[in-house]
Amino acid sequence: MSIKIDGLQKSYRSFQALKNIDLHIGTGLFGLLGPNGAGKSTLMKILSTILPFDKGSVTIYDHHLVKEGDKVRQLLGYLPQHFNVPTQFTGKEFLHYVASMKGVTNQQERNSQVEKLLEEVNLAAQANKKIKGYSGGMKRRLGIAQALIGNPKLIILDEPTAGLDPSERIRFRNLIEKLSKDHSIILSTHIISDIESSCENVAVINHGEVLFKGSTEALAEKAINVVWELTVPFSEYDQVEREYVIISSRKEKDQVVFRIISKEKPQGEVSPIQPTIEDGYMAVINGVTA
Ligand SMILES: Nc1ncnc2c1ncn2[C@@H]1O[C@H](COP(=O)(O)OP(=O)(O)OP(=O)(O)O)[C@@H](O)[C@H]1O
Repeated sequence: MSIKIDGLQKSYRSFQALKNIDLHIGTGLFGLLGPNGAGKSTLMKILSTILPFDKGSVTIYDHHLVKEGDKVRQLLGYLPQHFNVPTQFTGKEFLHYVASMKGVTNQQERNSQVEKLLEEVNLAAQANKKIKGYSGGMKRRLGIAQALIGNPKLIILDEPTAGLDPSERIRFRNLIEKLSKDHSIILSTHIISDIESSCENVAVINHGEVLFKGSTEALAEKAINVVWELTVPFSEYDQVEREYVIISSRKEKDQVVFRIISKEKPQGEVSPIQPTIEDGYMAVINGVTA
C-alpha cells in the first residue's frame, strides 16, 4: 500500500475533527466522500504535511509523514480547497515558479512539463495572461496543473472540480483516469459522478469517522433493498419529505415519483430499484443500510 494511515486523530482545541482514522490506500484513484465539515480537508492537509496531528501514524511510500516530511513533500502534489495564486503572475510564469520550487531545475524539462500541463488543463491559450484576469474555473485548472508539476507519485486534490463547467469536468476526469494507472490520487468531492467512472475505492467520512471504505460497487450495495421508487399524489409531497430520506424526485402529471431510502418497504405504490453509488452514499451517511 502506498499510503498507510492508522489511528489518526486530530483536534482543533477541544473539537475532535478526526476521531480514529484507519485507511490504507494503493495506486489508482481513491475518492474521499463526506458532507460539509466531515473532516476531508483536515485529513488532506495532514497528508500534505501542512497540518500537524495529535495521534496515530501515517506513512507515505514507506516514509514517515513527520520524521521524513521533506522526502514526503518531494513525492506529492497538492491542490488545496482554497487555492490562492499570486495574481500578478501569468499562468505560465506561475507554473515555472512551482516547477523550480519542486526541483525541476533543467530548463528544457521544465518547459516541456509546463507546456504539456497547460495543454492538459486547457489553459494553453491563456498561458501568457495575468492570473488576475482568469475566471474561477481557470484558476482551479491552474491549481490542478500546479499539483501535477514534477510528476508526483501521490496527488492530493481537495474538491478539484468545484467551479468547473461540465466539459472541463469531463476533461479533468479523463486526465485523472490516465494518471491513475501509475499514481496514487486522493480526491475529495461532493460530486459523485467525479468518482463514478474512474474510482475503484472510496471512503465515506462523517463527523471525523470513516463510515465506509471499499469499492464503489460495495458502496452501491449498501443501499440494496433500502432504495425505493415511491409514487404519491402531489398533495402528499410534504408528508414523504417528513418521513423519508429523499434522493431525488420528479413530477409526473399530478403525481410525484420519489427515489427514497427506507429500511422498511414504504406503503403505497412502490417498487425496489437497483442502487447507485449515490444511493449507497446516502444510505451510509443516514445510517439506513442493508
Ligand atoms: N482551523 C480550524 N479551527 C477550528 N475548527 C476547524 C478548523 N478547520 C476545520 N475545523 C472544523 O473541523 C471540521 C472538519 O472540517 P474540514 O474542513 O476538514 O471538513 P470538510 O469535510 O473538508 O468539509 P467541506 O466539505 O465543507 O470542505 C469542521 O467541523 C470544521 O468546522
